[in-house]
Amino acid sequence: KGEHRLSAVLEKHIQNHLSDSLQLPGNDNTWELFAEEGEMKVYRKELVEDGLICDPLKAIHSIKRVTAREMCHYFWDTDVRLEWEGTIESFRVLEVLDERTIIIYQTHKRVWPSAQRDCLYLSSMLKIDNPPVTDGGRIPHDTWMVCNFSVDHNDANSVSGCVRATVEICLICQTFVTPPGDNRPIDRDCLHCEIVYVANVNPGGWAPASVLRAIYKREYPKFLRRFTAYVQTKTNAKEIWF
Ligand SMILES: O=S(=O)(CCO)c1ccc(-c2ccc(C3CCCC3)c([C@H]3C[C@H]3c3ccccn3)c2)cc1
Repeated sequence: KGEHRLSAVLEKHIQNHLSDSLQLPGNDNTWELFAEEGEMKVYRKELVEDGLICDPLKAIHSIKRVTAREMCHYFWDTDVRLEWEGTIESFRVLEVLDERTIIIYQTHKRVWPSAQRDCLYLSSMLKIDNPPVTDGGRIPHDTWMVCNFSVDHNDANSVSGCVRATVEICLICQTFVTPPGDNRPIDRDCLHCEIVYVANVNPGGWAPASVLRAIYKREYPKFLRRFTAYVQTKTNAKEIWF
């Protein structure tokens, strides 16, 4: 695993997510369930910082027939980003820090009446070696994570007129395998992946609370639905990638 100039700060973000993002929101009453579709449950908290809506979001979901590595790979890999991400207008990889850590500048489609937003963040994908066992005590086959958090960068000649939003986002995925029994090979019907997606987005500048909350209420469930379906379709005919 490559060491780079941001390894230490990345490690801090990873440790924070491993300690708090894996706490399932159903267990405490601080999270409000605001969307539910089948296995997908989306929670939020109301948080205003300096008058800006920074509502933390946490979603849990169980996706059949895919592995944690496949989910994280398609979430992290910028080659397929525009195939599932519906809210970004453009993006550019500014720097490659190692084979699984990059820095991205992206602009989001403008949401009337607020100004257009852009984001500049580090995106890293990694395997968690000693996986934290979620409650229920079931042992995952393996655990993968993608961590996206805002950083500074000189080369981000930002699109004029954009307000810089800051993000702290993490996707943690765990693969569970139900052996088919009597020595049959494992196939995709024996797999499912349990994910926790946390997103802390600071819009970076004023926007009407009602508009932002409406965006989040619409966009997060849509993103989770669209992205998970995308990975199931993309991997369906492929060899299982643990
Ligand atoms: O999971 S990721 O890392 C995937 C890589 O793209 C991620 C997700 C979401 C954002 C983000 C950043 C800024 C905003 C702004 C726009 C107006 C004020 C807030 C929004 C708003 C557009 C909403 C939204 C919500 C959910 C999903 C996508 N879009 C979302 C960034 C990165």
